[in-house]
Amino acid sequence: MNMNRYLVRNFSSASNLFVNAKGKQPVRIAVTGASGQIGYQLLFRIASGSMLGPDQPVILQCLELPQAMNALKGVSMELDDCAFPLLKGIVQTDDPNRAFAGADYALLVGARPRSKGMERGDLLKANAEIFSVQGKALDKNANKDTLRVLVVGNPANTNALIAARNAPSIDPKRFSAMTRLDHNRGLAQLAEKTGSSVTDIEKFCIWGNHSATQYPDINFGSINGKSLTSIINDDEWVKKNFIPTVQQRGAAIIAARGLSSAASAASAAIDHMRDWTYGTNGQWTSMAIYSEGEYGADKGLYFSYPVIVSPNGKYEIVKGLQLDQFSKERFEKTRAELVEEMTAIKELLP
Ligand SMILES: NC(=O)c1ccc[n+]([C@@H]2O[C@H](COP(=O)([O-])OP(=O)(O)OC[C@H]3O[C@@H](n4cnc5c(N)ncnc54)[C@H](O)[C@@H]3O)[C@@H](O)[C@H]2O)c1
Ligand SMILES: O=C(O)C[C@H](O)C(=O)O
Repeated sequence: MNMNRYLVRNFSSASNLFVNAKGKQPVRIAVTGASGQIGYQLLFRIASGSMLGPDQPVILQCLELPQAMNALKGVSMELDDCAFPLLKGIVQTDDPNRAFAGADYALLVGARPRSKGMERGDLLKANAEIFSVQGKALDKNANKDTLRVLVVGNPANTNALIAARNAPSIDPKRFSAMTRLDHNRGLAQLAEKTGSSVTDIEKFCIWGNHSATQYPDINFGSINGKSLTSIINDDEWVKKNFIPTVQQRGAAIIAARGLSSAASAASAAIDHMRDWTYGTNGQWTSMAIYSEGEYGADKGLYFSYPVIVSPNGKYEIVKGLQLDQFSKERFEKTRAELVEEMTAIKELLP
């Protein structure tokens, strides 16, 4: 195992080392849907330093619906009771303008989750309004020089598009949608299949939409320099088992739990923001980001690509990959779905 990478990625190994916490200014982290299932996992991990490290103080700016303000008060009381050394303030509000005031980070989680039997398409219109309002509020209030936005609420890619389009004075590259959970799900399946550790698997990625059309691609993957396809050597498993398992994992969790994934989603959001801030140590990860048309996705879509993040927090799409015929077909399917989603809400785009 690459120990350097392990240390960079596992802040909890230094969780008792708050030695530098006095040196840095707090950053402002807005979290919407703060008292929901994911919010309840996320806030505590952010406040403990899992996201930005043991020397970065944070102020949590929590947004909820008016009817959930009492629940948010309870969550805030629990945050107080943890006596987190890094937590320098908690804002509780139902006003997006307050929640996003001076925000350096915004995790847009609040949305209606998909319930059993409900299609993601049904969620499009219900959620589009929320993300128009929040895009406008970000545009007016956030810290445009530092802001990083992660949309978790579904349909995440299209919600990111709506939020970004409603924030014309913010660089669209500061918005992203979460496919890190899909990426992590893929790593876990591959580690199990190959009897390796998740940290041994390199150059795996998710293309496209955070939905059942996403394409988890192992064709460039390797373990200790040996190609994943040759290690697995089972094309049928890849096509009939691995890809559908990753694509359908969200639905499988809903079927099993009666609720959508929450702890794993919060964990992926932490991974996404941490890596976007501190870099991926040369490794690939997956982020749904503003497309300039790379690999033939339509310019302006929020499309999941393999990316490498440099230590200064700049992400770059991995370039020059040759997709085979099967991959091209999968790519096209998820691209077409994202175009369809965009078309369905186009009257809401400014
Ligand atoms: N991208 C991913 O990988 C991924 C993974 C899991 C879940 N999700 C999505 O994340 C979202 C949240 O899931 P959850 O399980 O936490 O749901 P939840 O219903 O438990 O919590 C959502 C919270 O958002 C709040 N909310 C709703 N509208 C809001 C608004 N306009 N402003 C502020 N708060 C608002 C609700 O009051 C609620 O407390 C869902 O859309 C779910 O489908 C995405
Ligand atoms: O699939 C869903 O609707 C929930 C979530 O996006 C997930 O991937 O777990």
